[in-house]
Amino acid sequence: MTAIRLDGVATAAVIKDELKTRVDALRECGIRPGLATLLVGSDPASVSYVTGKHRDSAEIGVESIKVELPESASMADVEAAIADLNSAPEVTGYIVQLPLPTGLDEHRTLELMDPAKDADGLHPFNLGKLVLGVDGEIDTPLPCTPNGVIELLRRYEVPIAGKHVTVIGRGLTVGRPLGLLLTRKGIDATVTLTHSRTPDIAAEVRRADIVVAAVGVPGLVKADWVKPGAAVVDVGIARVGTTESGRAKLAGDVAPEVWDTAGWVSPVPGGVGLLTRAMLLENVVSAAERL
Ligand SMILES: Nc1nc(=O)c2c([nH]1)NC[C@@H]1CN(c3ccc(C(=O)N[C@@H](CCC(=O)O)C(=O)O)cc3)C=[N+]21
Repeated sequence: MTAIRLDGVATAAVIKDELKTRVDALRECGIRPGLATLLVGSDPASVSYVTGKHRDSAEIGVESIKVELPESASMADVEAAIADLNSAPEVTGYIVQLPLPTGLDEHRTLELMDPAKDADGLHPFNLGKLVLGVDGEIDTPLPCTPNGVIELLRRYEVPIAGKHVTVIGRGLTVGRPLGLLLTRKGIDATVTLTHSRTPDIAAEVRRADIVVAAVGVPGLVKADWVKPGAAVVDVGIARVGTTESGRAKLAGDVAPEVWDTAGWVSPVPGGVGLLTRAMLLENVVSAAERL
């Protein structure tokens, strides 16, 4: 193990400390930030993520509100729940946990949210602001996982400007918005966005100074794909069994041998997932500061 560990637990703790100070200041002004989660169905991974989000909120003094609908909920049920969240004054930000059960329209759901309360940064208006905001800071929420990836790299002083980043995965929550963020002025990376139809992903990864893997295939990224000294950020998270204590055993996209080649690696668990949650709270606190 030669690589430096990009420690999500420690980094998220520092960020949450900073956020707590901002929440305290808001409370002084009589503003109480509140995060709601809308969970449809009971997929175990989704339940676990949502639980983590409520735990983090409590740690920094953000109220949290849990809304749950059964697996059998109709689109009309989901739309009604969103209308309620849009008008609830105690909810200053919220998320609709994805993926929704099959048959429910995720894009329509995101469109119905109040963009000012969009804690995930996935509303089309906010994604549009991200596309338009080439020049740097924008006053709309950013997608949490991409923002978390950049925050983790920055806090470990991994050089990004002028570097070549290869992203594996083009999904809505990670790959697509991450390419937009990394190429903004001030961040200034050059990005190769690869996906399942890319002919030779290994070759694209080999030229990268920074690799971000967001696929969900355990061990996909092999040691001989990685340029020596590169930073490897593992966003993949797959459930690969249960531990002796009955908890889910998690595996990322990065093979363990990569730690011998890379300069930095983020682990799973204990890496980007925690930053995703911290950036969610960052969006909630920033939205409350704009009230
Ligand atoms: N609307 C929406 N927003 C999301 O941000 C969103 C989503 N839907 N759907 C699913 C993905 C996935 N995601 C994770 C969040 C936390 C961890 C996390 O905390 N991981 C811990 C372990 C968690 C565990 O033990 O299961 C870790 O990596 O150490 C992981 C993954 C957010 N997502």
